[in-house]
Amino acid sequence: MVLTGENPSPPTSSTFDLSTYLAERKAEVEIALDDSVQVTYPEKIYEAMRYSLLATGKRLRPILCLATCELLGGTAEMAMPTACALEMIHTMSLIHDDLPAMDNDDYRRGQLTNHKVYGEDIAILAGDGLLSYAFEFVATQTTNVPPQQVLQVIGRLGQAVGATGLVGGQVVDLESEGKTDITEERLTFIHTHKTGALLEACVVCGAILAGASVENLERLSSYAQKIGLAFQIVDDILDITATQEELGKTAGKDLKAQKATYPSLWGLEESKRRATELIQQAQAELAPFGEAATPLIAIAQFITSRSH
Ligand code: DMA
Ligand SMILES: C=C(C)CCOP(=O)(O)OP(=O)(O)O
Ligand SMILES: [Mg+2]
Ligand SMILES: [Mg+2]
Repeated sequence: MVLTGENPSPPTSSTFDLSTYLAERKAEVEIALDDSVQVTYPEKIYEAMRYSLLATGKRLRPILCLATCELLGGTAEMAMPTACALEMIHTMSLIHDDLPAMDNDDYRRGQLTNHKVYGEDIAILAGDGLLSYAFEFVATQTTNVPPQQVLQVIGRLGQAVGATGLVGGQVVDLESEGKTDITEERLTFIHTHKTGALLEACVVCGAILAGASVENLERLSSYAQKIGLAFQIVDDILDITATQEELGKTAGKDLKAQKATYPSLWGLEESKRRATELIQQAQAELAPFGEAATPLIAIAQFITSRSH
């Protein structure tokens, strides 16, 4: 039996509406993000950081962190600095991923990419600024959480974004471009690292902040690994099936750049089937939490049903 801790008004599947939940949470996160970075001298760098951080995003990563912390009896207030830090790290990864030296993209989040507006030099620095600030923000802004848990979160974030996680995945993604002999194992390495590691950290950090037991941490990690892999499979499917307007970024880029993707290995239908299967497995992991896991179960569903 896994104990979830106290939650003052646990959502129930009969009263829960995912789109209302996501819209409310997104609004809450965006207020905190807007407050987190103030423009001061040298203005250009803060403006460049805010340009990408505050552009329209789904805010899925911060929402996962808040929802997990609450599932285990923590509060949104305890998790908000980490939630914002996760969005700062994610935004850094997008700014750098879009650079000419990497995926060379002109559009992101429905607007021109950072380097198209501020130049490559400032875009690199805006990513660096967001990445460093993310760690500073967790360390200085987290309240009502024992310091040992904050320290664990900082370590976990570093692991997720560095060579052991996102950076490592991006390296293998770039190395695999144009290759026709990519194995499933290599493709899964790319996805679980470049995308899955940060998504897993969102859930794990939310859990750590709430003081999760080892058993709950393992269960939630497993949920997060599955949704992380499904997220990238769906991202690669949408690159083929969705429009630029829907995505807020150029569609069809993976094929052009000869990226290693699940659809390129298995085709669209099999990729969709695998993503759906992963989401079902992720949801099944949460069964011991009962009704309290309703938001995380619904968020998992959203990952396959999303249109952008
Ligand atoms: C895009 O993430 C990046 C990856 C790892 C595929 P996203 O769809 O969550 O972007 P956004 O934050 O703009 O919604
Ligand atoms: C994973 C990271 C770090 C950035 C985005 O990855 P992709 O290159 O696969 O996705 P899009 O640019 O299509 O969002
Ligand atoms: Mg990329
Ligand atoms: Mg890209």
